[in-house]
Amino acid sequence: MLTEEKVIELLSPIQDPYLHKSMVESGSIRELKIKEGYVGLKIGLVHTGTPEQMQLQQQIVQVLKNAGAESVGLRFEKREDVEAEQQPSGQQQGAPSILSENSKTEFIAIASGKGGVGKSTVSVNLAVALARLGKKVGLIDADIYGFSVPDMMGITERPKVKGDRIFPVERFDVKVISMAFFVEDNAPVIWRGPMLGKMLMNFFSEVEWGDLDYVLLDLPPGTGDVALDVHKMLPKCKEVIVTTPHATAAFVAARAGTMAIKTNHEVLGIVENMSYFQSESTGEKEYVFGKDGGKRLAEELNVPLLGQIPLGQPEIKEDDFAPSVYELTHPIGEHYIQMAKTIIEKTK
Ligand SMILES: Nc1ncnc2c1ncn2[C@@H]1O[C@H](COP(=O)(O)OP(=O)(O)OP(=O)(O)O)[C@@H](O)[C@H]1O
Repeated sequence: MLTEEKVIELLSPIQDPYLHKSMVESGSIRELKIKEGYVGLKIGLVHTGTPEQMQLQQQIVQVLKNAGAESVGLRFEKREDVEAEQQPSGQQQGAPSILSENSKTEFIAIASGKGGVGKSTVSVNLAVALARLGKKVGLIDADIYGFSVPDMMGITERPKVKGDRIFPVERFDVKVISMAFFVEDNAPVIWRGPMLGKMLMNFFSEVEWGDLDYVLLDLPPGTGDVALDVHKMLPKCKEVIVTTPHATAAFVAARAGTMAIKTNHEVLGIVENMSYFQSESTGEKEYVFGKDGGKRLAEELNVPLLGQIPLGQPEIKEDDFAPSVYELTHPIGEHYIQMAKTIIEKTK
């Protein structure tokens, strides 16, 4: 059983990446809690959301697990009381390439008014469909409150950190980076406003994306800080809005649309998800959540309706587990291919 003294002893050889002193000596450990097999730490760093933080995180978890901790929860906060001896790596590198002016990468934010309408499912499957059509695609899971992309795609590995660069995880030919990679053991993350934007900026500047045609961003639901940060950081970012056919969902989604329009972001269109249930035996459609809410929203915002996706689950494969990715041969997989084709056409 680990004690506080033992944890401190284990952590003291680990260096604070910015102060170049032992974490313990430099006062980086802000809180330490031990409960049965769980060790929880709050760590203050001069720069957060960086590859250095990721490396440190991996080091700490490894040391504590090797010493018998069953689970480790880490929370990082920005430290203002000391100055770094080294700038975070990304800031030394100049303009990040996918954000540079001559970059051909198209950014598409997937937004929704409400949670649970299938925004992450749509983000994942649109990214996979674009890749299936031969495009080079990146996917940023920026849904900080409910990051789910790695689980949905069956990603179990973590990005590799080489030197000061983070290499995204590739799955279905899509390069994925997620907030989930920056937390341990699915611990809830408490990000304060300015940290969110910084984290997102790091996803552009410190991740080695290579040359991409599209970057899709799975935004948190609603029109909060992250959506505004994205609009500020990526002035050319286009938007896809996901809603269900339910009148209330479409009404709330309209707010996300209005914000995009106000901030001069082109709305590529509306995806109406969970539109109907189609009986396999009779082919009859049942409009379980109402009818045509997405269609009406598209008319209201004067943008195209990109697709109406029925209810249905992907086939679950034990050997290639990706619980939310529809196969190419699945009828819903085909809907996504059609939508991806429309998007390619509209962003030519
Ligand atoms: N067309 C569909 N048919 C059946 N189930 C679906 C469909 N689309 C999404 N789902 C399911 O609905 C649930 C919510 O989907 P998802 O997590 O993508 O929504 P979300 O809008 O991203 O939610 P949140 O904002 O809370 O992250 C998931 O369990 C997902 O598998």
